[in-house]
Amino acid sequence: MGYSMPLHLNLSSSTSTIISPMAATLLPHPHSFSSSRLPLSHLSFPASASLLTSRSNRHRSSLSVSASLSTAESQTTSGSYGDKKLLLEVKDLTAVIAESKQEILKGVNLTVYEGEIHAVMGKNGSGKSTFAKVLVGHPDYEVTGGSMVFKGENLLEMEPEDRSVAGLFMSFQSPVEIPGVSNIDFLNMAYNARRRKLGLPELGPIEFYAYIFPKLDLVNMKTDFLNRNVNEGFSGGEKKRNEILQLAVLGADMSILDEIDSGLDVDALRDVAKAVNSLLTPKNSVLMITHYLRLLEFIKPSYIHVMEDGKIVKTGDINIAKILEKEGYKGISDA
Ligand SMILES: Nc1ncnc2c1ncn2[C@@H]1O[C@H](COP(=O)(O)OP(=O)(O)OP(=O)(O)O)[C@@H](O)[C@H]1O
Repeated sequence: MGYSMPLHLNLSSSTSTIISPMAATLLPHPHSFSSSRLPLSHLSFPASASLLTSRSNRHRSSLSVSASLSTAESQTTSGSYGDKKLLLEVKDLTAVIAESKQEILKGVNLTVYEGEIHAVMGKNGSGKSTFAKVLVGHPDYEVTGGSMVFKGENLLEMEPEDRSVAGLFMSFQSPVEIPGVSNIDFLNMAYNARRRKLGLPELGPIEFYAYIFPKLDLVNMKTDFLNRNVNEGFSGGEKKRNEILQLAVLGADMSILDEIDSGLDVDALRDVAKAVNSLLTPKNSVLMITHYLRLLEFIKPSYIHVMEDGKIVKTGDINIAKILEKEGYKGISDA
């Protein structure tokens, strides 16, 4: 496959509703998401220049920084927290399903500073994935009220592609398969699209291979996976590793990880968590959705939020997850 030719991908009907983790924030027009043809020639994943450098050797220091923030009360909504800058501020966010106008988000409030790790938990159907998708501009939803500001920019005025350029990355619960497109070509195109947007020279296949090669180790992935079609025939765990590989290649100021732990065996969970941790710096942050304490034992959150019926109803520390594990959601409402 050439690297510069305009390219369209046929997505099977089974994958057209859940968009590709990378394609999700790449398309210039949100309506294209529902199309079964994905214009890869328009893909673009630009992000801040700092993300273009290899993160694999920048080992995490943010966890120790985050650890000092142990209670929700310590959060403020000013532009900075000590030396930390405000990354994301969501206020009274309401959103409906675009087609049916059913309200799913009913006033979400969340403040994330750089270097923080936030976990969102909540019963099935409480709105966690919807919140994540609304943040990246998924066209299945319409925002009906409130605000979302990321690095000082109004997300509501930004196309999904521009949100990606600004440094938002989302890994989806069910990563899409893209038949006929190899992983390495896909990643190379997405990476180059970002570089173009940043006015940087594109990397040819050989240079890109050199760039990506060390990152395979990070997610414990064999090189064969680069030549396989994107997610095609990948096991659940391999898909999740591939998501993190995409994150390692493209980088993000804020990574939104939707149930990155689902379907992972214990070793894979450890690998994926290790990879995520290695990508953390005191400047970026993670918003992860999970049902289980076990992920939070590997990627230690600064805050845990509980979502219920489209709102964050509780914020606290790791004890929330411990109570949930032991007593279920009843334990939380009693606490
Ligand atoms: N595109 C959509 N079309 C129809 N209903 C939707 C759509 N998106 C979300 N919903 C509904 O909105 C509610 C919240 O869904 P969401 O996926 O956000 O929940 P969740 O908290 O992530 O759940 P889970 O823990 O099961 O992943 C659910 O009842 C779901 O069926």
